[in-house]
Amino acid sequence: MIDSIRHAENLARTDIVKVGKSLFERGLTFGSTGNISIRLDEGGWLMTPTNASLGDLDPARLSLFDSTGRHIGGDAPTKEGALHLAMYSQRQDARAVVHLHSTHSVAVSMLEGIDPLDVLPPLTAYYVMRVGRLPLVPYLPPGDAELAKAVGALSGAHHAVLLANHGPVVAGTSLANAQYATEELEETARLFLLLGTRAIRPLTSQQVAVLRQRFDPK
Ligand SMILES: O=C(O)[C@@H](O)C(=O)COP(=O)(O)O
Ligand SMILES: [Zn+2]
Repeated sequence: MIDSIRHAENLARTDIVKVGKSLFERGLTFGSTGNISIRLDEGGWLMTPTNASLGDLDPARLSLFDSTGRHIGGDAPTKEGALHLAMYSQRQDARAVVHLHSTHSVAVSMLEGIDPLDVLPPLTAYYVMRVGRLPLVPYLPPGDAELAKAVGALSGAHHAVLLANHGPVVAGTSLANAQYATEELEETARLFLLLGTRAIRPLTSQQVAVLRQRFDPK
């Protein structure tokens, strides 16, 4: 029993390191920005340490939390630990949360005149399938308890949110799903900026409704 718990935790450690490296090496976050967490099947969480590069994580030094949200092992956790926990508290099916400083998503988060209830238009089916509606969280400093609260308040209805002048936070039913949704968000933000002032023909609300019926974007 204990062996299988340890085995599951070790797999989660390996997954975080692998995904962090992949995201970092493809330029989806920079320096020591971004953080990743996984909810462990047996209770508790693993999170990336604060000030660590996602490109160079040490599986043995990941921050370990118990099921009450207390830091019990590894390096000092990401300053966004409370934000991750706020998202999990509202989404029982969430197994992972990814936060990045992906450039195009951050750029969109600073645009004047975007709809704070749904930042990006439904440009492609895959965006609707993976991300869905994306609300903007008003700017608050990184690590601020109020930022965690604001994210928690939106998380029941949204698995993906965009922090103003900061970056995306995405929960998934697996780390792979959270990763894919974050990547899709970034590519859609890039497309949106690429289209610029051209007249856009996004999917119609009827087309979006069909996708929402068929695919649950989590
Ligand atoms: O933007 C920030 O400072 C954090 O949200 C972040 O991305 C990296 O912080 P740590 O995870 O505490 O290194
Ligand atoms: Zn950040």
